[in-house]
Amino acid sequence: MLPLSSMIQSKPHQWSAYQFWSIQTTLLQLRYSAFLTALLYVAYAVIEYHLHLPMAGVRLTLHGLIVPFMLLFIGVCSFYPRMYRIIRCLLVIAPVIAVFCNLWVNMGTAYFIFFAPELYLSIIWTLTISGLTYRPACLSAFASMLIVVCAMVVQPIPQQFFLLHILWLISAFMFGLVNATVIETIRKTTYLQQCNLEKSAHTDGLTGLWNRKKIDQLFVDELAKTNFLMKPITLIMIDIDHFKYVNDQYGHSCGDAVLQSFAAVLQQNIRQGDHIARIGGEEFVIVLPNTTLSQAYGVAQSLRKNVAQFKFGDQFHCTSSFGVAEYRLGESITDLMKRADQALYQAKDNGRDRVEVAADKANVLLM
Ligand SMILES: Nc1nc2c(ncn2[C@@H]2O[C@H](COP(=O)(O)OP(=O)(O)OP(=O)(O)O)[C@@H](O)[C@H]2O)c(=O)[nH]1
Repeated sequence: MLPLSSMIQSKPHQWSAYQFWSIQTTLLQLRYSAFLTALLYVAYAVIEYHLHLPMAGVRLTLHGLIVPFMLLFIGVCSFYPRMYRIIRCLLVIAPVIAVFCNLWVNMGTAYFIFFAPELYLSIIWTLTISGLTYRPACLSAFASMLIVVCAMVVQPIPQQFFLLHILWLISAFMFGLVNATVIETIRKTTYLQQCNLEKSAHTDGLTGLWNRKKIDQLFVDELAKTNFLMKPITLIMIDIDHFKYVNDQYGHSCGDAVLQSFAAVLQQNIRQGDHIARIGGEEFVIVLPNTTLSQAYGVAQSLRKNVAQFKFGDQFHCTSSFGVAEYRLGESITDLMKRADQALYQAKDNGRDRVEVAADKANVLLM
């Protein structure tokens, strides 16, 4: 089985959709963690101030103003998803700055040990709490680790504590990394499951075409564009002729195979922007945006010929009947389908293997 990331990355469209979905889900986490952390830093600054430590002014400015302000800014920006890039940059930089400042004011002093937990916590926070996605979180945590190690080279801590400090540091990074990996895996699995659920809720299990619910939705979407651009939109209803005979003669499973091949023939012969669905047993519908009635009539005729020429299961031919209708302003998809259906029944009545157009101006146009 492919790893989750390659499953997502193998489809560039799905990858960018995943990133978009991921941002939506992390924004809330990011907001709460930013506000809470800002609050904790203010408390930190107050406690530190009362300890009367050297560089008190620097500490107060850093922990009471700069870091909380940065976090509050991130929290507020999280209400505006288009600022995500800025938020992400700040979130990557903020913990590194916090670690750097901690080392700057405490390294080499006797109370360094009391401030070291902030370093470990900062690494875990970056990897698991911040709301950053996997890669930027790892980058930021690794940068923090590197700064701590470099600081220990420049200003060595007592030999007996060195190993202990390294142990806590690596532990913080490793636990954070494990958690970040788990979070990322859960996120990707959830996304893929959601995609699969959405797909199965909208597709016909036998043919893989859209189902009635989805075609209704696609029609409404196309209608919004069509109305805006004042373009025509047409609908074709299709029904396989004497399909009951196929089932009776060759069996139900052969009937299923015919439905699948029939769907494939239709799908291969429509344009990319057209939408096709199976809406009943052997009934199909195609929505054709930006298509006039006469153009749709031409499409239906060409589909009819393609179907008639196709040899199903290398054994027999099938014919099909078509009803075409153009959308009228203010009409619902149900009404449009009803008119296309009437044209389809007309095609059946007139001997099958035919295309008929819904009444009114269309007939004049095509005669
Ligand atoms: N194999 C198979 N058969 C189906 C499926 N859904 C519906 N049917 C069958 O499709 C047949 C439709 O028969 P009718 O509605 O009488 O239509 P027809 O025989 O195609 O006749 P006309 O439409 O009048 O040309 C019935 O026998 C249904 O059992 C399906 O998913 N698989």
